[in-house]
Amino acid sequence: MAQALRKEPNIVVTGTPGVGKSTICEELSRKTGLKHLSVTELAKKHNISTSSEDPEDPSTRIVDEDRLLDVLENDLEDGGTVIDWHACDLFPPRLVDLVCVIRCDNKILYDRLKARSYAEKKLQENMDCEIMEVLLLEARDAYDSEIVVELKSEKTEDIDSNVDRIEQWITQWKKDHGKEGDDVKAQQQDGGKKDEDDPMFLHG
Ligand SMILES: Nc1ncnc2c1ncn2[C@@H]1O[C@H](COP(=O)(O)OP(=O)(O)O)[C@@H](O)[C@H]1O
Repeated sequence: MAQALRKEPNIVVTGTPGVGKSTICEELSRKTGLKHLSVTELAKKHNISTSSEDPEDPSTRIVDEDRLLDVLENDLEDGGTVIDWHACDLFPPRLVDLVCVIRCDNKILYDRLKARSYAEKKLQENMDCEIMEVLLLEARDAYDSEIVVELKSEKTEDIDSNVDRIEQWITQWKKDHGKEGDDVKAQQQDGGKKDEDDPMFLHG
């Protein structure tokens, strides 16, 4: 019952570069006080990334995932983090309560990546990643499908609606885990039935 010991959940926000992860994480952190852990920033701070060996793409950094987990593990054990990274399956399922896969229309993503002046090869790789739903499949492979949620972030108003939805989920999570797991046990005795009022409940 490691999950029940955390007073606040850990949320992974993942997706192809440019889909809007950091934007959502920053807003979510500002509104909820959860700690925004940007893997890009952590990798810089702890010097745990190296340049890509691809001479056409030296700006891409390869993060040492074992060292990243060493750096993150204490924070994750304590809960209350929003992890912002374009991969997700390295985070141990026992420490992850919700995985939000941010998605974006291809045309919009292309324009966002172009605005970042990505080299054509890198831009195309990221477009392919989004078209092939790589992060969504990775999330569904690595975690219980009930905790994986796909969120569109294309228009400005999507930012607020996604953050609101995650906030509601956090409120519910805290209610469910508020009495040192008593409610979780009750839920389990209830056969783990999903509450249809749960803001992350996926209908149909
Ligand atoms: N819902 C949205 N509507 C409009 N622009 C957005 C939205 N989400 C993100 N953006 C913009 O898209 C760009 C990439 O967003 P960012 O959060 O940095 O993506 P990521 O962290 O996934 O790489 C930024 O310029 C950001 O302002």
